[in-house]
Amino acid sequence: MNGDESAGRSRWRWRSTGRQRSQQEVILMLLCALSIPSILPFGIYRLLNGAWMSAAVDMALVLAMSAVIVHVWRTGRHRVASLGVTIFYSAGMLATVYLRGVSLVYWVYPTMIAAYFVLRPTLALAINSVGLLILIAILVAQLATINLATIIVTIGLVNLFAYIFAYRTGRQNQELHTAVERDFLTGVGNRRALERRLAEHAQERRPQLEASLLLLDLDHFKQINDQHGHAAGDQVLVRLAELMRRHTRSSDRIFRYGGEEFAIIAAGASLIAAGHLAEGLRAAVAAATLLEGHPITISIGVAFMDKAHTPADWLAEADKLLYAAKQGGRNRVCVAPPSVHHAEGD
Ligand SMILES: Nc1nc2c(ncn2[C@@H]2O[C@H](COP(=O)(O)OP(=O)(O)OP(=O)(O)O)[C@@H](O)[C@H]2O)c(=O)[nH]1
Repeated sequence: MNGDESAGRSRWRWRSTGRQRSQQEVILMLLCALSIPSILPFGIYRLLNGAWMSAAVDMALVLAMSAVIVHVWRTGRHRVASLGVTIFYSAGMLATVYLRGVSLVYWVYPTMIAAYFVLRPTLALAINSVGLLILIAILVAQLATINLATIIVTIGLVNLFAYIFAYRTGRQNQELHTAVERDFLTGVGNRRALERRLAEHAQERRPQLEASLLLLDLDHFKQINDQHGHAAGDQVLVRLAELMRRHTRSSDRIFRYGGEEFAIIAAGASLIAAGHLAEGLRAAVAAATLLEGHPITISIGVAFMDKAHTPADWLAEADKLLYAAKQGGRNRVCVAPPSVHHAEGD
């Protein structure tokens, strides 16, 4: 098996079983899967009755939904697919009303609500508003004003309720997500956030987006707790996090990995650049006063987040280098030796 084959197979494994699927992916696939048995019987019925155009629309929808399920299942990419499904569905629904008449207007309601499940609320509202205008143009000549007005008002209300619900739920999810991934003491990302970021980088397909991983550990932190108390130890952790924020770029991400251990994902940093960053941090901590009357230092291990390896490998390598820095006398930085992959990027 050549290298490309093996990379392809591992990507397939990663996508299909190794990664937890996002909520949006699951909802999109579920929506498509549910729509197939809902539409297919009508398509078959219309086919048997010789309503070729309507049957063709139904069958096209069924085929498109099947293709989307396979695509999202294999690649995990759902954003463009969500937009495509919504536009395709809306167009199919409008074509059905145009071809079969107002009796099929009931399909408009579930179709428009579905848009709020897979798209941002404002985008769903915009697409549905355009759909409603086209629907009015189709029905205006066929219906009495009062009937058309009823349809417009009910569709408008359905969209209003769905928009408010989707907007509120989205905000709550965002707040929950932020809270779940934040370390309550220092305000930096927690271990869960670190693992998600590492997994995202492993899935990142653009090879030019390199990154390095720094693991930092306070030296002899137990002594600080023992001599000054746990509250003073906490204060040191908070001040260290602040210092790290000041000495990193906005694109770098800081996490609390364990008790007195932190991690930094240095975005766009080769090993050499990450080594400079680590050395700067080490020197800044040594020069700062994190606790009055008690000099504090840190040790750092620096690994390259090489696409040939996994997040667990990056963490293990950075941890090994951190251990080497501790063994080497603490207050020092150990950087991974440059491999062929790293050297190319440097
Ligand atoms: N104040 C405070 N201390 C913590 C927290 N989490 C872990 N610790 C303490 O961190 C200390 C870690 O001690 P060790 O693992 O022995 O490491 P160390 O003393 O820093 O020694 P080296 O890492 O070998 O330099 C323990 O005393 C923990 O109780 C925390 O949230 N707050």
